[in-house]
Amino acid sequence: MNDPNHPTSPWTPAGAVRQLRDKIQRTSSERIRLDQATGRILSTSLTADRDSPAADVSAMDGYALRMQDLANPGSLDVCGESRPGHAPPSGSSQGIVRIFTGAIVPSEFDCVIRREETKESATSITLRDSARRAKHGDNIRRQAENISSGEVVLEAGTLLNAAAIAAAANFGASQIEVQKQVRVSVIVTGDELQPVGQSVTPWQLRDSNGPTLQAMLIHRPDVHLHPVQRVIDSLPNIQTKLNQALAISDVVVFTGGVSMGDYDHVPAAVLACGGELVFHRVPLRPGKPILAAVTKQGQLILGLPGNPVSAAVGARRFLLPLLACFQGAVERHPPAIPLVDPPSKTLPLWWLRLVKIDSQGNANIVPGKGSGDLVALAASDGFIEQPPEASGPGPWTYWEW
Ligand SMILES: Nc1nc2c(c(=O)[nH]1)N[C@H]1C(S)=C(S)[C@@H](COP(=O)(O)OP(=O)(O)OC[C@H]3O[C@@H](n4cnc5c(N)ncnc54)[C@H](O)[C@@H]3O)O[C@H]1N2
Ligand code: MOO
Repeated sequence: MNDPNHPTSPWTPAGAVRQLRDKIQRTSSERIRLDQATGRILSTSLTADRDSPAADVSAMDGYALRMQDLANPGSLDVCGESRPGHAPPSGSSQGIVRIFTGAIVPSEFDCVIRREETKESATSITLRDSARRAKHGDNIRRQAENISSGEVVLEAGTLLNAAAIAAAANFGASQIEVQKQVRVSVIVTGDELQPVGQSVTPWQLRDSNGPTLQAMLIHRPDVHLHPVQRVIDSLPNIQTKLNQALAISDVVVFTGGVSMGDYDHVPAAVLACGGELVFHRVPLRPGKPILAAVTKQGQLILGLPGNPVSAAVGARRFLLPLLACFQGAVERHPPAIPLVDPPSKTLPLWWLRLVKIDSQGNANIVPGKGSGDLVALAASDGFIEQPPEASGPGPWTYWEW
């Protein structure tokens, strides 16, 4: 293990995620119904089962014409109709065809004229002047112009969002091969913690990290979240909870108990379960004492510092990208955005600074009192990531909650 505490530590947030990505065990795959696949990660690339479009089709409501019809100053006889959902007319050797958006353009026609560029009667039309400038192929979507049968539509690792689902449906994937959900356990540690509904003495605290992590994970279709657990600061109790969680999880997340205090037992519990410590401390603020280990089976154990801002930032910066890695998801780079009124102060650490996004889409620092300041956390939309000794307007990588 490198020493991330050393002033010239090569550890960066991205580097720390990469180290873990290469050690964790990917989830296996399963076949599920397309209507249950939203938000899941595709595990096998999806190919087109037919050309798109399947034939030459009209992009407009109008009339299918031959090029020589454009020069005809008189009326053109309408001898048939092509509608979506109906086989196209055959043998329209004379005359033109009334056509509707999405209908097949019979092969003898060269272009489609929009109906507003014609004067129409029940059985014939005449062309307005604008129509006469039409070119070969106008308003025709050619067979296979989007993709040919057998070509890859969606790569393995694609997030099945609404756009990807549209393509999957179009190409007939009523069942789809996705990565299994990542099973996550969250264990919050601390003698001082009480559940939200309980009364609290001055030496006690309501657990907010449990609800924070639950809020980040509960609605994710690619995650199976076990009920959040609380445990007191006792090594045997933490060890027992960790072993129970490892029996049913791909990821175990702790909050609290990772620092230097006499009652910070998470590092010892992680070592006792045989986990390989990958890092303990990354040069960042907040959240420096963060810990990560992997088991022999490639499960991840992540120890987030107990301070609420540190826990939230650590979960967003490390846990969420790693959940994607568990599923071989295509990497999604967060955007970089400018910082308004950048303060001149710098830190010799990676600085993850709470920001609010203004109406221009720029970041504004949310003033706060440090990693215990839940009020500042609640006022933020996310945080920007500044490298050691960096200052100025950026743009800086932005992590949204
Ligand atoms: N001697 C040193 N002390 C500390 C160091 C250090 O380097 N040397 N690092 C500090 C930093 S930075 C952080 S961050 C904290 C992290 O410590 P722990 O992970 O051990 O967290 P705890 O001590 O258990 O708790 C810290 C703080 O957060 C509150 N907390 C804990 N859990 C929750 C929860 N679920 N919901 C709300 N609040 C929670 C806890 O009551 C404490 O106030 O260590 C510093 N110390
Ligand atoms: O790194 Mo700690 O998270 O500053 O309070």
